[in-house]
Order: sequence, then structure tokens, then C-alpha cells
Amino acid sequence: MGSLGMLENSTKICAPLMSQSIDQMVSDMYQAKAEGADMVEIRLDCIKNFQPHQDLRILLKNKPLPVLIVYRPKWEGGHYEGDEHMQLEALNLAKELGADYIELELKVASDLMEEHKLNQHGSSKLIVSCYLESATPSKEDLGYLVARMQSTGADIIKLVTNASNITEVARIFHLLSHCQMPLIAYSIGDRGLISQILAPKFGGFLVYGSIEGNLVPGLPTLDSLRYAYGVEYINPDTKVFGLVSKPVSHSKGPILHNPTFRHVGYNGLYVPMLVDDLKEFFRVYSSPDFAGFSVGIPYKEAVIGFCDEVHPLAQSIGAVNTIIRRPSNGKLIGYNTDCEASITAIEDALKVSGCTTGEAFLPSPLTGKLFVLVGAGGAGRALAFGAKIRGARVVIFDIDFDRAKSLAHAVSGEARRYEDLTNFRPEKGAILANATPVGMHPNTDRIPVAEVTLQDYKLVFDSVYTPRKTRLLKEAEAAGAIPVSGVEMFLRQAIGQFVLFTGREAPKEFMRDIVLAKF
Ligand SMILES: O=C1C[C@@](O)(C(=O)O)C[C@@H](O)[C@@H]1O
Repeated sequence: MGSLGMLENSTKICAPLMSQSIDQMVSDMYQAKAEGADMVEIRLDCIKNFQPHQDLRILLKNKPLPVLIVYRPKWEGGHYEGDEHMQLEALNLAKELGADYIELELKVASDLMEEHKLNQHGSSKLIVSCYLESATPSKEDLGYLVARMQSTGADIIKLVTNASNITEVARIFHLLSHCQMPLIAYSIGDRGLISQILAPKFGGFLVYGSIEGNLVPGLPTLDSLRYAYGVEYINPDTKVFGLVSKPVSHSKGPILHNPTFRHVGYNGLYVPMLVDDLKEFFRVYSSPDFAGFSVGIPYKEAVIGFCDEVHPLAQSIGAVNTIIRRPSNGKLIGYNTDCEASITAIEDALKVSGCTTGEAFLPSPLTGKLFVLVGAGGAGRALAFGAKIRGARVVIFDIDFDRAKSLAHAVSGEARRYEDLTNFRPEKGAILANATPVGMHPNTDRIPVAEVTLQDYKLVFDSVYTPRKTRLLKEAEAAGAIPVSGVEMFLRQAIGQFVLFTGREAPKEFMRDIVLAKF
């Protein structure tokens, strides 16, 4: 990898292991090591018929990596139902047998403190933890809680919250960057994912990643931490680029952008951001650390209201899919890379298949063609404007007829009622473009038009990119049309974003290879 100027961080990657047998725990430790973990967390409370003396000896004698021992009681979300005394005995034994870290819940640690019973001898480090079922507390309350945890004599403190909104995760980042002692802090849930991935940027002590085949709900896998996010290369200077969308987990953006950043030695990180409230989001994530954004469904139109400047093409389309924070003044500038991406994907496919014969004098193989568009949302608007700019005649269908009419008006096209789509037969040689999510994973058996109408089209484009070949594209190919996958548009819009994000030329072939191998 191009490591130009990048510093590795000191955040450890830890695999939580929750198997029920000792043999399995031992083999999980080796698997975690092979998958790139720096340490493992062994959950004693998950082991069936746990025999402290015998089992801890086997586990700690066979450890290939530093071990954190956790014996989590039921009241803190674990499975241990015994008393504090037995819990403490097992943890002390683990210390004696060479555990590198042991974890105690705040309540237990506080009780022990009061009774002057917290045994701080030995070489294991003590992690005092607190799991909040609720949302992340205010900055002040977090401060008090951390002070209380510190006062137990912990070497490391660990705080876990349940994020109900991505904006509260910013309080975790604040805490991580201001805490004077080693801190593990993160939020669980889809909205909290960035707190885990970005822990190395803000100085977190460790980040959790689950081993393959043993997924822990709410945690990324070791493989995604290493490959998709490259967490070992993140440092305080890393520029963060977020995909602002809802839903967001379907996106393949991280597995394309992050390896590309690393390939060219650019210190950037691309993360999914599940956003509920755009206004709050841009108010809270306003620091230069958050250097730019991709914008996905359903925000491509609404986000214009939060940009300080909008590129003329994006302005006329009325949709933004890329935002850059201008380093000189922090202003947000909106762009649209979908338009060129989708139209050039269609044009190139027409050129490759020789559909331009006799039309070489035309500015584009789309000039003069009938362009039938289904869906007038953000992606549809980009396609409609692109087709119009190339001189195509645009016909638009949308479930919301007013939306279709307003887009048709903007591109001097024609709006048709959605009900008429089933029987709509275009002139021969027309282009069909689907800009609705119909057919997207997991509803892959769905198709936005009637199959019988497909034979009249020369080319069918689908903006859906999961799966690569949608049912619409399969049927179109069978009917003799040229299929163009949304993957091609996805790749090209990402190439456009790379240039805007980094100010550098994009390694196009490298990016295309990732798409071919991983999509
Ligand atoms: O439409 C898309 C797809 C996307 O939202 C994603 O899911 O990764 C990313 C956007 O930049 C792009 O315009």
C-alpha cells in the first residue's frame, strides 16, 4: 500500500469471542489472530459449565494474542448469574494466570472500592466498564460518569451507549479526544457504527471487530475493519468522507473508496452515515475533520438547502450527490457526479456495440433518440438532464405524476401517467432508464416495466447496482436490448467523487478492478 506520510495509530483491534466451549474458544483465538486481530476478548459468561481453574488455565496457556477476560453478569447484558464474590474470584485467578486485561463493571468496581477490596496487584490491566441502554448522555453527564469511573482506580475505562441518532455520536468523539486516560467508547446500533470505525482517529484504546462466521450484532467484522476501512492507517489527520443516506448499509462505497485512498496514499476514510435529520447533522458535523460527503437516497434534493454553493449543473438538475467542505472557509459546495456517470455509461455502451454507425456526425449517440425514464427522484433528475443535454427526447414516468410533470417541464420533455407504463410501447431504438429502486436487493424479483415492452428498446439502463444484473437487465438482454448495469454508473460517479474529494486524478483502472472483483 502507498503509505506516503501515514502514521499507524496505537488503537488495537480486538475480537470479542463468545463461544460456548473451551475448545472452540481456543480455536477462535487463532482464527482472530489469522484475521488480523491484535487482541481478543474472552467472554467467560458464554462458556457452558465454566470451571474456572481448569478452563482459565487452558485458555491462558494457549493464547496466541493478548487476552481481555470478561465475566459479564446478566444485569449488564451478559449471561453470568452467580454472585459478585465468585465473579471476582474468577477474574483474580485470570490475573494470576496471565490475563493481559480484565474487565469489571462500574457498579462492581465501585462496591469493591468502598470495601477497599479492589486488588490492583499483578500485571493485568483493569478495565472498568459501563453499558448504557439509553442514548448517549450530554457532554456534562458523560464527564461526570467518566470521573466516577476513573475514581475506581481503573487503568482503562470503557463506555458503551446505544445511539438513537448519529448526531449524539459526536459526543463520543469529543470524549475520546479529551479524555486524559486510555478510553474505549463507542455507540452500538446502525447509527453508532462510525464511532467504532473512527475510534483510531480520535484516540480510542481499541476497536472491536467480529471474526468471520461468528458475527456479533452491531459490530463490524475484522475483515471489514482491515479491508474496507483500513483502520490501522487511520490517524488524527485522517480526513473523513461520509455517505449521508437512509438506508445506508447497502452501499458499496466504503469498499471502493477506502482501498482507492490507500492505493494512492491519500489519508482519507469513507464511512456510511445513517442520517435522520439533515439540519442537525450538518450543524453537528461541521468541523474540517469531516471534509466531504456523498449523498444517497432520499436526500439528494433536500441537501441542496444545506450547501453554501451549488455547481451550476447540480443546481439545474436540482440534485446533489457530492459535497466538499472548502478548506479555506469551511463552506459546503454541492456537485452532481451522477449525471455524467450515467449518461457516459449509456453512450459508451452504444458506441461499443456500434450503434452509432451512420450517426458519427452527431454530438452523442443519444442525440435525437427517445429516452424513456422511470423515476423522477434524484437519480432520475440527473439522467433526464444528461439526456436532454445530449439532445435526446425525454419521456418521464413517476408514481407521483406531479413530480414527473415538473421534471418533464425542466427538460422540455413529456410526462406520462405511471399506470400507462405497463402498455407503453416506444418507437424502435429507444433507450429505457430505470431510476427507481425497483429490483434492488432484497426485492430482486421485481421489475419496473412489463417484459413484453422490452423488445422495442435498443438499450436498457438500470441505476440499481445491487444486484449487478437486475431482473430488468436480464429480461432486456433476452429481448435483444443492450443491458447497462448501475454498477457502471456507480463506478463512474465514484471516480468523479474521488477527484473532488482529493483534488487528484483518479486511478480509474484500479477502481474498475475493485468493482469487477468485489461487486
Ligand atoms: O447514488 C449513489 C449511490 C450512493 O448513494 C451509494 O449508495 O453508495 C453514493 C452516491 O454518491 C451515488 O450518487
